[in-house]
Amino acid sequence: MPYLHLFKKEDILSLVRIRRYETKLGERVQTVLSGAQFRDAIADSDADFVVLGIPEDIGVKANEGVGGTNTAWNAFLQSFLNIQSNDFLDGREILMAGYFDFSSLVDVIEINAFNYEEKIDAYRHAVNTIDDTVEQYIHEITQQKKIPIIIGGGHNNAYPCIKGAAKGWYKAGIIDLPQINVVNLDAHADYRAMEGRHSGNAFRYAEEDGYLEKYCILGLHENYISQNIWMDIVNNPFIDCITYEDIFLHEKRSFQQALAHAAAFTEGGLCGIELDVDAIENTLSSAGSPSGISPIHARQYLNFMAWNTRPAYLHICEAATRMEDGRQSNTTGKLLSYLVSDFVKAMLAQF
Ligand SMILES: N=CN[C@@H](CCC(=O)O)C(=O)O
Repeated sequence: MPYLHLFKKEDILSLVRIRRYETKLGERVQTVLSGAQFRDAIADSDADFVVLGIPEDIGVKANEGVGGTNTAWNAFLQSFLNIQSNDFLDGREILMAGYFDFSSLVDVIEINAFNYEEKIDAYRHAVNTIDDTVEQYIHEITQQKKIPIIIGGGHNNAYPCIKGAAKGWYKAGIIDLPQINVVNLDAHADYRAMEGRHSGNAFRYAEEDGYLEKYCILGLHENYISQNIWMDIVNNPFIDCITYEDIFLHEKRSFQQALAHAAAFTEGGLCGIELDVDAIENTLSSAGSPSGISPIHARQYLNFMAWNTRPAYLHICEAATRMEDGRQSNTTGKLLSYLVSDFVKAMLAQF
């Protein structure tokens, strides 16, 4: 398994701005003991949450999008590890496991692909390697009854999260079939055709392969759903969707009512919690938008889902601090760290 880099305590501490009379989360989080195998490290840790980074934009490029989603992970780490450790969140409950480095795949593609079509094909092929790799680790974590928190990366990684969690929670005896439900707060359905793996079709592949049972999309933008996929969604009793326009423009239901509806739809099984940052207004991401939910809506969503579903995993994706077209943002990392800490606090309040 050459793609995963496990954190040592000193890796984490090197990112913490140590200050007298204060304790930061990075000084409290758990790391993998030196030389330990991943499986043993997870088993030996009493942390309830395992954080993994997938700093890649291969899936976005495979979807013909602009690269840059590989930049959010480091910014998240810098912010998250410098949160104050206090009565609200100590940090010991979290194992900072490590991150995947798939840059060798990119190098091979960029050197060898002959033209644009060949490049897209090669990127789609590379996503299969990411899928297989990520799935194994999510499987290991959930089999040990711990909740993976995955910071992407493109939304392609929903597929290995769903597949790995379905298999792992099943092996752990928590669910009767290797199948989970998912709620996804997203401007897009990511239910595109099975045309080769990319960031726009994770949920289609997960459903076709039998790992995704019920799927609820919250905040879908009417302008970015193709008619054929819309028909697939409305004709599928296992998929439900509340558009952004129905909540914020037509005011058919409030945001809170939409959250409650999504939680009720996915009731009865474990539920993967997905947040695509492109749903958040003016936030740098692969498909960022001037119209969308605000950061507090995203925080309310994660808090609500932590309280009102049985989370199988948390996956936050598509964020960036620097896009390949030159756009930059220095607030992405802090936003991601608010989101993760909100989810963890809400879960811990129930343990
Ligand atoms: N994960 C995002 N998927 C979107 C991207 C849209 C865009 O790049 O504008 C999709 O495939 O529809």
